[in-house]
Amino acid sequence: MSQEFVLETRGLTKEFRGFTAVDSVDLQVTEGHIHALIGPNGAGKTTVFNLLTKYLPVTRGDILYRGKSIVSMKSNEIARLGLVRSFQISAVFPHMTVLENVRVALQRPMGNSFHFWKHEKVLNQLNDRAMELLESVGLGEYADNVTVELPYGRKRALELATTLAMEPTVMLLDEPTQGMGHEDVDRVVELIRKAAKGRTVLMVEHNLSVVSKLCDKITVLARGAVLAEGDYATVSANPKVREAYMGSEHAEVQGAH
Ligand SMILES: Nc1ncnc2c1ncn2[C@@H]1O[C@H](COP(=O)(O)OP(=O)(O)OP(=O)(O)O)[C@@H](O)[C@H]1O
Repeated sequence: MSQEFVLETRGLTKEFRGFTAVDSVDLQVTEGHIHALIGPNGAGKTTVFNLLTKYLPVTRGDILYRGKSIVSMKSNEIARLGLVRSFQISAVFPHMTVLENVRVALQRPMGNSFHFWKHEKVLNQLNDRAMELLESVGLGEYADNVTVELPYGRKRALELATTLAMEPTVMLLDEPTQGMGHEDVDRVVELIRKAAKGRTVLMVEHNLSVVSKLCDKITVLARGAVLAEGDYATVSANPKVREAYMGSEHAEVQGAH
């Protein structure tokens, strides 16, 4: 039965010195879906991501990838399986060019990322693939720019390109539109839609308009536990969700942050 889910958690729990940040979460991510994890501040979304990628050890419960437990695997082993978290901006080398950053990401699966400066010729062979990835996120013309000089929205697009370089089967996106203006948000929504073709995406996202446009399924977390689940219409009509977001049963979920 679990085979239809590419990623699943069972009773996933994280306690920080007696405080339960993630409380018996059963998450079921269907292959090919764009699945959102939403919830008010402090609901446990980031902690769930950290558990899935083993940035944090699990207190209790299981994590399954294609039906097999990965709960005792290390972060790099999980990434090699194809469960890849988008690199945070801080993980991108700011003084390298945009193209160089993607080339470094392409080197990661080969396990020699720290020798990139020694192999200029080898790296040049990766240029074509790196350019392809940059074109796919609309950064082709920025290839030779120094990364630090990119506008914020473009940096997030670069983050997506470096994530795609890892050839993820399941891509974990942590607030991909955070801090963006409307124009960038619309562009990133299109990029995610494109990048999601042929893969599964699990994303933490505060912008509910983004969630409504992109996601097949939404899991709402509140105080570490699953509060509601379903498509956008179902979840946004749920009084418990409205209450958790706005502190009032009558408040609109749409537009909440
Ligand atoms: N390392 C830690 N030690 C102690 N408590 C933690 C730790 N990490 C998270 N928490 C607590 O766990 C709870 C869930 O935090 P988490 O960051 O996962 O929420 P979130 O839903 O991602 O919130 P936000 O939307 O604000 O990013 C919070 O109460 C937080 O203070």
